[in-house]
Amino acid sequence: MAISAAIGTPLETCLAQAVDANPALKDAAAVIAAVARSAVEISERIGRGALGGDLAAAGDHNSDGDVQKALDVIAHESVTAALRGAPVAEVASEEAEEVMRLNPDAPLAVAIDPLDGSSNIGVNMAVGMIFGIRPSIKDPANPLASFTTPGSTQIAAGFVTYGPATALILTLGEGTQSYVLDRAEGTFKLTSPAMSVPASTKEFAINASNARHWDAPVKAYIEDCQRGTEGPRDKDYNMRWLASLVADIQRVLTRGGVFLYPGDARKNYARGRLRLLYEVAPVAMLVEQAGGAATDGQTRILDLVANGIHERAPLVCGSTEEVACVATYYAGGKPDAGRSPLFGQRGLMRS
Ligand SMILES: O=P(O)(O)OC[C@H]1O[C@](O)(COP(=O)(O)O)[C@@H](O)[C@@H]1O
Ligand SMILES: [Mg+2]
Ligand SMILES: [Mg+2]
Repeated sequence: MAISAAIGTPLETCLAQAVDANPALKDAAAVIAAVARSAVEISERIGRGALGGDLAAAGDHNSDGDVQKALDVIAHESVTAALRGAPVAEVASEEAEEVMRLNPDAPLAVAIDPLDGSSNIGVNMAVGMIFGIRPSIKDPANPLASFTTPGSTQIAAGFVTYGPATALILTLGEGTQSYVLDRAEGTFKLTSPAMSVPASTKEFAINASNARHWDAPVKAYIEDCQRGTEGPRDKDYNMRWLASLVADIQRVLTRGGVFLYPGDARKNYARGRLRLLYEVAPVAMLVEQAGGAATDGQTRILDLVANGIHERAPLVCGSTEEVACVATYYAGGKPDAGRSPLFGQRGLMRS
């Protein structure tokens, strides 16, 4: 349901209101409350910076081959401990090779990135946590059954940004809300009952250091953005890249923009870098619920089905007009400056 509470209403009250309106959300609300408790703990830990120890200390490698930093492991342990006390049967975590079995008879499954934006640990930049909540499917023949359904089966999704403020961005399937942690009370409070992504934008986010590895549609799209008013887009673009998905997406949800992590020619990057279950699908649900769009270039993200819990997927999401434009490039097209309303009246004369 859409949240109708006043700004400043505590998360617990908003969740209770949602459950009153739709009792089927009771278990998901309990999971969100558990995730939020872990987020308060991790927020405090991050807020102490180096006073709390070396959170960037390198440890083992995770399932994707990334070196785990101390905070990756601390966050994984905190959130999985919290989820043990919630109605969760299975967890797919970035920091665990296999599906973790918690409470076998419980109704829900959770995909989680306990610490997103790990390259920003230890340098006082924004990091976060991402989660998607799905029904647990009890199929003895398929131990991954709960996670091998389309993203559209997610009941709820959210992420936490540990930035200058600690924010929780949440959807229960009807609208996207934002909350901010009131540090004095240790409680998340509602700051926006209905986030809304503007349909058009002049801001793109991509790791431009990979330009030489991109495929032709992405190269052409970014080059045309960079040509600004001298190119077919007929507007000057700005670029932002925080290397922290949660922070980049919070910006897109707040003021619009397009975020791209496409597949590229590097080894193991054919499907990009981001993982479908615990990064791409939750973000796609949040962006769609805020009126934006999310695609892998060809297919709506929420229609994609993972074959393994750490499977990757390209992500293009944000302002609807811009995402549609990127899809045009993927389809082999180019903006037709003279005819498309997307590309400006004067484009033909200028290019
Ligand atoms: O270093 P790159 O290639 O720019 O990738 C940055 C992206 O990788 C991520 O850090 C991946 O998430 P993890 O830190 O959870 O592995 C995203 O937050 C971010 O958008
Ligand atoms: Mg991540
Ligand atoms: Mg991570």
